[in-house]
Amino acid sequence: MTTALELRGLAAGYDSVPAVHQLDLTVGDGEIVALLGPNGAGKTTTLHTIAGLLPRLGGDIGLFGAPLTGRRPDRIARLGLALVPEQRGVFHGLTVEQNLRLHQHSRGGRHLASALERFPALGPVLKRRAGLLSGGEQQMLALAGALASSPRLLMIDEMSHGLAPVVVERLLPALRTAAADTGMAVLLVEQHVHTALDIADRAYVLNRGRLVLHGTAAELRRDPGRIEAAYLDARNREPDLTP
Ligand SMILES: Nc1ncnc2c1ncn2[C@@H]1O[C@H](COP(=O)(O)OP(=O)(O)OP(=O)(O)O)[C@@H](O)[C@H]1O
Repeated sequence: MTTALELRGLAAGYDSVPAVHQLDLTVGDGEIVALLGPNGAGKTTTLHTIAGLLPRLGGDIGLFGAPLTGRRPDRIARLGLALVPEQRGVFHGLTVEQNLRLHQHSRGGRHLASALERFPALGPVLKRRAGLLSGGEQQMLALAGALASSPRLLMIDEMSHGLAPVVVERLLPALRTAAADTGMAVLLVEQHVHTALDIADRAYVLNRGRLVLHGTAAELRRDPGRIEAAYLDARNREPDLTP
């Protein structure tokens, strides 16, 4: 498996103050990797830094086998990276079809029809303004839009945000199939640990900006206690006073 994304000692944050420290992480082609952790752990900061929306404060980012140095977000996107942000990045005033065409043109992709095939529920609402769609339909549109640009690496921030579990369960298989069919790599930030481990091949857990756990989804599913411990904030633990 070749490596779509490789972070080595990544430091990321705001105004030169790191919120993510020394992060090592890889995502192989065709692999789905979950980035987990409690609120404020640094997950979104990590995605935004990879996408070039935040400056890197240290360490290295390798994308599709080449080091990423001083590239602009639009250039990074053209290399084959798509980001579905937490707020989904959907233009509410445009129709579903117009939203999809925008994404398609952003990287010259010709995959609108196949992106739509993965989300057939969008077919009947193509002429509807995106702002009138349900939360689940908007997330489908965001995913279909990202897929229409035929990315080599898709990063999704909180896919299940604001959605009923039943809606999320309908979206996940489409994502899994898209990754398997196209060899696309996926880095998935998710608050719902079980949702993420159901779909991912591997997972990393961040806590307060540091990597505290990494393993295959299968081994982490078998041992939920390790995930729980990784989520516990070290600040809240009693100090060990045994002599
Ligand atoms: N624009 C910002 N300016 C300064 N600090 C920020 C900014 N955005 C986030 N932070 C801080 O960076 C740290 C990491 O935040 P981040 O949003 O990456 O966490 P997260 O793991 O994505 O959490 P959540 O699930 O709550 O979105 C937090 O301490 C947060 O307060």
